[in-house]
Amino acid sequence: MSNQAVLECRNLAKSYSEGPAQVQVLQDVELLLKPGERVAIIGSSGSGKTTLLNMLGGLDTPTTGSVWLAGEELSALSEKKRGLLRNRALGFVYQFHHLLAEFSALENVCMPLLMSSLPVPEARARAEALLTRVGLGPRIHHKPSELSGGERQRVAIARALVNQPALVLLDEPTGNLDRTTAQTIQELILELSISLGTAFLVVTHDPALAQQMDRILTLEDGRLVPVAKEVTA
Ligand SMILES: Nc1ncnc2c1ncn2[C@@H]1O[C@H](COP(=O)(O)OP(=O)(O)OP(=O)(O)O)[C@@H](O)[C@H]1O
Repeated sequence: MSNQAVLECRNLAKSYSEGPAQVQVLQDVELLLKPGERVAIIGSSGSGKTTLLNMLGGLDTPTTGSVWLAGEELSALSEKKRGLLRNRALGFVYQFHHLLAEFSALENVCMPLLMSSLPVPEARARAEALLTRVGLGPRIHHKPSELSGGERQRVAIARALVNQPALVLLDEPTGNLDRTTAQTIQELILELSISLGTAFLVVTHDPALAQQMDRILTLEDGRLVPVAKEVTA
């Protein structure tokens, strides 16, 4: 793979068996993400966006083709090593925040650090700094049920960034938010990716969020195709 890439996939395909038939969801998918690059993946419902994101994040296995994350080919690693690499190099943000209900915002953000060798006081300090950075300084001890939808998504973003990953994968991060909250989350994503130098790969139905990214790709007939960005006056 290219030594410049945080993520690369070549010749990726995924099919599912449905009785005797094979359903080809993805084919010949090629992608290269450079450090700090922001890319949106759009496409109609059922076109395979989540399937692709899951394979790029090592959560699912392609039928054929290879994925390299931070220089390591995922299929060449044991399950344990793949898990460690995911924890070190990747952050995930989903449409629904997936925070643990019984833990505070601070504890939720600290969670990925439990697998790292960082001493607990440093882990807490780092999580607290990140929560302050996403605008939640006064709410770090609140549980998810005591936070608004937008605040929960801020916690999820802080959790995705706490290990200082090279890449964050986001699946419909604004899909469950009202227009105004979606816009503030969109601005936060952009601001963090610029200031931290983290690459972001975001699957979205939101044209405004897609337009904020450096590149837009769409899934058509299982293949990734570049989309021209709108030129703003
Ligand atoms: N485990 C599975 N077994 C069989 N088919 C599957 C499986 N997972 C996904 N599919 C099929 O693959 C296709 C792509 O699904 P996927 O969820 O990736 O689409 P998507 O583009 O993310 O859709 P949406 O925008 O609605 O979330 C769909 O037709 C879906 O039914």
